[in-house]
Amino acid sequence: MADLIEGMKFEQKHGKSRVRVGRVWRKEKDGKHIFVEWNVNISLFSNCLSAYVNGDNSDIVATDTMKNTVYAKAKECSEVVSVENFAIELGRHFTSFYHQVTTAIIKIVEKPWERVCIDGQPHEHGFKLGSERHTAEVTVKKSGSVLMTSGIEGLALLKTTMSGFEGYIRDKYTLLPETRERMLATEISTSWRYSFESLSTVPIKPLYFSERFLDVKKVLVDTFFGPPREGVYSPSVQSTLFYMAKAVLNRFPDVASIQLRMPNIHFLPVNLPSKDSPNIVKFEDDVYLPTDEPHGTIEASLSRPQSRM
Ligand SMILES: O=c1[nH]c(=O)c2[nH]c(=O)[nH]c2[nH]1
Repeated sequence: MADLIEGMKFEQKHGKSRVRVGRVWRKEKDGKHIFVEWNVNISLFSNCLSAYVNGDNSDIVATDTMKNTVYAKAKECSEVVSVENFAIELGRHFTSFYHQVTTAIIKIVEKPWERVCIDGQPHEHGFKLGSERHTAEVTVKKSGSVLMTSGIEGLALLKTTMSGFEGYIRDKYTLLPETRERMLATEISTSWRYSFESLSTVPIKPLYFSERFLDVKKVLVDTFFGPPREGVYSPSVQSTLFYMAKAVLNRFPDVASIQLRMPNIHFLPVNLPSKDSPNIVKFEDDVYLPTDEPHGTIEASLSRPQSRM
């Protein structure tokens, strides 16, 4: 995608960021409304070199046009659509409608609006904001080849036991006591790449990717916690991360790779010494000081042998 200009390499792309759109689908049958809110980022690789070097804009897709296209395509979706399929639709449009555009990268973050329940009953048109966000990134080429990833941002998980950290390198700077009993808290960011490589092989079932998103999230959460009564022991964030990644690849054949970022958010034991014993507060796995920073950063990716990350 690089051009040679006066013996120098030149690469460019342009797009529109943070295009926010809300979409309601009103179901005639059961009166239920479905609502999504998306934040869309568009990036186009296109042959518009003349704009840069000659001031000639005749090959430019205006970023304002890109923004308007988001609203037009949202309007065109007469049925509920997954965030992944909406990204594909935009990518397909930009690469097929404009001869100048060779590749479109569409990133979308969905805001976690959830249907409320009133007196145990799902509300027809009432929503509240949840926590973790669903993300999608789709790259579409003019040839019809695709790269698809989905992800989760801000999935905060915590368990009050069944976690420890022992046996690590000790040197003169090491003060951390070894333990088999600690709190484990994290805020997971993850993205997984699907193995579909062309538009023609992407599943056509509506909401396929919305269901996959929920299934992957469930496998990640279940693996983090283990069974409800006994849980599962975590010897480190690293080990838990690896088992979570492995569980996803084992369970979903169409996931080619997964990346996980799991900060280790520390809850520090509280001990308040007293001049006269006993201490005002003696830590007995009960009172903690929650912290945001500093925190550990643990990240890794796991891929099937033949896959690109
Ligand atoms: O699970 C952990 N992994 C680490 O790498 C680490 N380092 C640390 O100080 N505490 C922890 N905990």
